[in-house]
Amino acid sequence: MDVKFIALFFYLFHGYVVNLLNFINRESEHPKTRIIIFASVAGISSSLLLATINTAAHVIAEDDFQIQYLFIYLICLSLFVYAKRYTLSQATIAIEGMVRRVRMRITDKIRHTELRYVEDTGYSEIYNRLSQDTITVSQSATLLVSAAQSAIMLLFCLIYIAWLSVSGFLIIVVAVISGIIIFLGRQRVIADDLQQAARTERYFFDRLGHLLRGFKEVKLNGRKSHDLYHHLEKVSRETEQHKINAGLKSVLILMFSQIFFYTLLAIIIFVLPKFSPTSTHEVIKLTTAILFIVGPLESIVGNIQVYINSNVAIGNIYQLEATIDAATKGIRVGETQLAEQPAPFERLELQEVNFYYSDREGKALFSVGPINLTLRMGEILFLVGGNGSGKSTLLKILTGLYYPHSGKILLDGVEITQHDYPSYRELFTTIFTDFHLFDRFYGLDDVNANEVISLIKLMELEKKTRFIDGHFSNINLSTGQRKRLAYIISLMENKQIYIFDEWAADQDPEFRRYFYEVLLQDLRNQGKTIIAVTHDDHYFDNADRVLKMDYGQLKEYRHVT
Ligand SMILES: Nc1ncnc2c1ncn2[C@@H]1O[C@H](COP(=O)(O)OP(=O)(O)OP(=O)(O)O)[C@@H](O)[C@H]1O
Repeated sequence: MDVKFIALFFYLFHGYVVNLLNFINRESEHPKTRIIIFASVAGISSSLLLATINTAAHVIAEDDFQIQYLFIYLICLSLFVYAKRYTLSQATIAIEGMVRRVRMRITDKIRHTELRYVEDTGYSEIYNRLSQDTITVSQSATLLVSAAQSAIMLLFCLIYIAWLSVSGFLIIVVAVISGIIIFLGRQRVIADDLQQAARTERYFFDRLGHLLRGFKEVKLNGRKSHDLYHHLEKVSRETEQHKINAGLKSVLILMFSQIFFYTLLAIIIFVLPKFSPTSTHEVIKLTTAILFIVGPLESIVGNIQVYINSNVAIGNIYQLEATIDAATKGIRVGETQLAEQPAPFERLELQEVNFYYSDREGKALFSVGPINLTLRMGEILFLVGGNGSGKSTLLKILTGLYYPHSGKILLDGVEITQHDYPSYRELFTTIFTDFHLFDRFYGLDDVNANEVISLIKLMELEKKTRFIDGHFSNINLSTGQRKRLAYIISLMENKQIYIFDEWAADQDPEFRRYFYEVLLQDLRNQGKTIIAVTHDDHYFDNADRVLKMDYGQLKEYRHVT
């Protein structure tokens, strides 16, 4: 057979499974040998079943029924059933284990990666890779194992066919390989349509998200609603068209595979005996063998789309992991050790600190610095500045969420190195403007429920939420209320430095006053250090210092004596 022909076959097929094979090699902790042995037993026993059926049918045709064939048949069948069941169940356990390990390994890497990476990559990109793609791999597990087992069965059936008739074997092999190549070629065209359909479908759901998230705006504006709906309809029709194209091509492929088998049977029955000395019995046995391999062949070739999807999904997952690895270089993951709590500090300094955001080409977009700031324990510092002046960015640098591109952070005169960052970050508890509210105290073991309940009362949230069984009964609150709940969590975390990014902006006047005049002073009396971004100039007297951010530069705004 032409070597190029075989190379083309492997090239075409290898592309569909390369990531899958890589995945199995890298991730499997399960004993693969035993699964392979049992899969082979299932394959051999099913081809023995075929041989037994053929031989027994031949014997019966000559009116010579022999009971031993029934026993051999039953033994082969039992072996087949047991081995197939074992292979499928063990392989399912192995694949689910692999999926769990990969998911948890990447989740662990994500929690060790940097905020800049998550911001740049985007939440939905990371989320989709870890949710949709791992689900795709897990859902296709059984089909994939079944196909692998069918491949083994096919191999043994082909050996049996070769034993029956070498010329019959050659015809079948050449026909099957040509059929698969034609099939794969057509499948690629369908895959293009399906990819386009998936792209437009994602776009449709993205637009649908706009309808749901922008529901208020859409509800209030009939024209906006009409326009958005028509846009959705257009995208939906495009998706439909791509899916119809793929569907129509699939029908052709289905017809092709059926015609292919009938043609193959016709060649064996009508053509083979003309060119090669073949007995009637051999023709019948070959025909039975072809009918026997139809199922396994369909299972292997018919699930090509599943391999493609899993292969792409695994490729995506590994690509995500590679980008995380690149972003976390030098940082060890998988460690169970928690960062050490830092000792009480006296002085925290930023010296000549510079930081900039850059675009994908590395071009600087917005820069902060050089920043020189000394923060003393027990100090209340207010930070003011216009929109986009860099206040939140400065707080992210200060809290260790961003690494400075140059300059130093010193804690009591000792420079914080990259290695010290996990422990350094433990100095802070933060409520950023885009904070996330957890419904329980992750990271706090012995939460004093009575203390939480009295803080809920103090924050006037007792009618809104309760603290039961270690979690808050309700976190669907107004923005101001959510911030008050976040404040309770911050207090319970009991860190040395409190960061409030426009916390008071959503509070009513009473609470706002209470925040500046009572809560912050109480914290200071406990020796806590506070940095609050604020625009409430009537309360500036409550701070020790007011600093201003202006186009990324930090300036003294007002020194309160
Ligand atoms: N993740 C990011 N990637 C790129 N640029 C960013 C990012 N976050 C902020 N910026 C840019 O950095 C600048 C400073 O943003 P920052 O959020 O620090 O300002 P701010 O003073 O806190 O503003 P505001 O008062 O509106 O909250 C802005 O021009 C903003 O567009």
